[in-house]
Amino acid sequence: MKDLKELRDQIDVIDRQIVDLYQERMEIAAGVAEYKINTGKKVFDKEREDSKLATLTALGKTDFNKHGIRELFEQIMSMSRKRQYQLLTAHGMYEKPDFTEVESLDYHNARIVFQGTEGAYSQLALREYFGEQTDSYHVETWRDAMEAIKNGEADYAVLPIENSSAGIVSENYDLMVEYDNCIVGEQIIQINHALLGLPDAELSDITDVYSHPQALMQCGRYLESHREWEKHSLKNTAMAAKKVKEDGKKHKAAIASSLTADIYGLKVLDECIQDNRMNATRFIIVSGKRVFTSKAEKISICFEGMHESGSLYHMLSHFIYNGINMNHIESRPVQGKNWEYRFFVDFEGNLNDAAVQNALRGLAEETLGLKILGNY
Ligand SMILES: C=C(O[C@@H]1C=C(C(=O)O)C=C[C@H]1O)C(=O)O
Repeated sequence: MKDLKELRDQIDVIDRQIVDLYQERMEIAAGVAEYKINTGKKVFDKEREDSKLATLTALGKTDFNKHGIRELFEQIMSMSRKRQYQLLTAHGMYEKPDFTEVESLDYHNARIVFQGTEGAYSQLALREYFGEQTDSYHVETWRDAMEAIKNGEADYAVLPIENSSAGIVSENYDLMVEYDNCIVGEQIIQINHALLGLPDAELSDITDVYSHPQALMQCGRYLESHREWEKHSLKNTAMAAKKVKEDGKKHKAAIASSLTADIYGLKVLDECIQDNRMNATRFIIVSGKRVFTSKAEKISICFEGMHESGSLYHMLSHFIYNGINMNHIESRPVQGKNWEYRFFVDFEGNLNDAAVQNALRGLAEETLGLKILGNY
């Protein structure tokens, strides 16, 4: 058996050689970047990388080594690209995203749209964000709200994006991809659901419950203890309250906020019936204008991954390498492409930060359809 110290000394010598060669290679990559600055050629050349990986892995003496060589060179070439992005950005070759920097957002005299009807949780979020005295109105669907800000009928829309118990509101993620609207703010509000019935109804009268599917989901355990009740999905919790009032039937109840009980003259039959006491929903404030301020500190983006193994790992490396703190990642199926996904990432930063620009430039080259959804 060889002595450990002796073996480690040998490894140390080889590692120094690897480091020297790595640095030599990176200097050459800087030369390649210069060539690309002058010619406008793209940094990422997949064909060249694939052919290099094929040649180099073929040199591996065992399957284990072939695998390791592939992983090692994927990393080395990824670093070489990142160095080139840095040099291109430093050379002023950064195509600014189609966002306008504004001093501040104009909330005075703003017209704000929300989905649902009077008393909807979206309206509570709206009041929390913009204050009580606002010019606001409601529309029937989230798509209608997106259309309203796109057409300029409204300046801002308030849309739920994520609930702490039920997860994301996937329809609004998809609408953010479809429309070129822009997130300019967010508001989290506590969601306490109540069971509401007619003023003369008792809990024992109830046979039918109406609410939004998300609210029904968030009260899953409570509803499980009343399995005999028929559950009905409606577009909005406040619409459910309105329906119970209008139908005037003692056996019908709605799951909605207790604020809607006041608005529609209903009785609170049970309070705080959601599974999670801390139940909260995050709403996004969306504008038809693609704007951000220098104070904005969070960025939401989405992109499609290249459909191959390890691609997500490489996409996320742009955040890690640039020292960017990621807060959230989601995936949604890409319409018309089974088993392919679009990733949604929220991270800290401002579009003016060099680190952010570097990461975005890398992602733009190495993913499909990178879209900045907002910086707020
Ligand atoms: C260095 C280059 O840029 C990128 C990095 C590569 C590498 O490090 O080997 C290969 C291809 C490109 O994606 C190049 O184009 O040759």
